[in-house]
Amino acid sequence: MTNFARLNQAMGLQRSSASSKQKVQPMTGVVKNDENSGDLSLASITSDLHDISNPNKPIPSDLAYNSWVVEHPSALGSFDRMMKAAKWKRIVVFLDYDGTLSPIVDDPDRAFMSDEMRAAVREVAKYFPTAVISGRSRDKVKEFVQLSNVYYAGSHGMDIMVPPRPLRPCDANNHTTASAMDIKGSDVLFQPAKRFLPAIQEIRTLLEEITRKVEGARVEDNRFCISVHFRKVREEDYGMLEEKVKSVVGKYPEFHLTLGKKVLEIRPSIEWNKGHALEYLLDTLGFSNSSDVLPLYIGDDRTDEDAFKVIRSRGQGFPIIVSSTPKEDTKACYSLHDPSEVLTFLLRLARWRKASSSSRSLAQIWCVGSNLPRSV
Ligand SMILES: O=P(O)(O)OC[C@H]1O[C@H](O[C@H]2O[C@H](CO)[C@@H](O)[C@H](O)[C@H]2O)[C@H](O)[C@@H](O)[C@@H]1O
Repeated sequence: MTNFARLNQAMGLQRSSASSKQKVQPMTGVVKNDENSGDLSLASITSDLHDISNPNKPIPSDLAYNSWVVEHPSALGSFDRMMKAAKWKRIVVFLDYDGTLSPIVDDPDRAFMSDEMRAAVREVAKYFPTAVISGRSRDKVKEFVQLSNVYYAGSHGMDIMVPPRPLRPCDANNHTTASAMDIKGSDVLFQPAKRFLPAIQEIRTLLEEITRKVEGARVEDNRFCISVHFRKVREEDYGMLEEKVKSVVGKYPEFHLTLGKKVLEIRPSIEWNKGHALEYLLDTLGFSNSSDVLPLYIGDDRTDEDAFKVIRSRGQGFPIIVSSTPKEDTKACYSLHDPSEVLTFLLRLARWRKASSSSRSLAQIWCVGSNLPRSV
């Protein structure tokens, strides 16, 4: 099929879906029915199509996906509307790593991000405070990203490194916060699950023992949580692996098991997730009380939903899910199909800021608080 035919086919589907007249409000992203909202423009419909310049890339043509996209519009197709709402506001960018900046691959050690993606993130971080919040260990994700002008939070936000900020009186009264903080050189480490480290190491050893004979299983130490990968485990062995993992976790009442993309994750049961990490970073970077801050979060996994929820409850910002299939229960308001669309979006975001900053100095754009990222 030619690109033109593919475009026509997809446009037909998009148009019929768009006629439901559901619309996303740019600021809150809340879906509402609005008879006067008008249909999506042709421009936004065509840019909702996924990389039509690449004939090898399948256009999602199933009806389920297309109607889902109407409720979670493409952040590319909605870009102009989003940025219109962001004018004079301060965008803070949060990025997940696996499945967002890098494609999902069989071998977790080879989930490299492309040089193009690295350049795009570097460019975005020049204009906006930018943090990567990953389930990986902080060291590992930093090793993959290799950028010095972004902040890193590993272990699903349980390991955050930021430049110091003055302690506020409430910090001194908060034992958990104070004991979780540690000064490393000129940076501050925030590790709310630090006391669990000895148990985490015990669990890791046990998991390595029980998975040794399960072909394809793989244990990854993410410092404050442990992953047991089963992407390469035979289907008939999965139940047995799950039982073995559950039997280990059962011995540690302060831990629980979660399920990610072909991965079982063992985490300490503390009230801390990627959503808390987002709030902590906003606070630390000096944006906590700022009503004109728009957190923009891009992620593909269940753990990213905690951050989407926080943005929703703040009533402002852009929660964007990366997915090539409909995710009915997501709290995200916008979508991107895959990491290649994330790349396009990031480039566009940086370009937009560059263009709009020509009349204003960068300092005016996002220098609130004193904690600016180091330059590249
Ligand atoms: O929060 P994230 O940055 O998305 O990290 C979540 C998990 O990502 C990694 O696993 C996933 O990606 C692997 C590489 O593509 C893939 O092989 C695996 O099946 C996926 O689950 C990482 O290895 C995990 O430790 C992270 O928790």
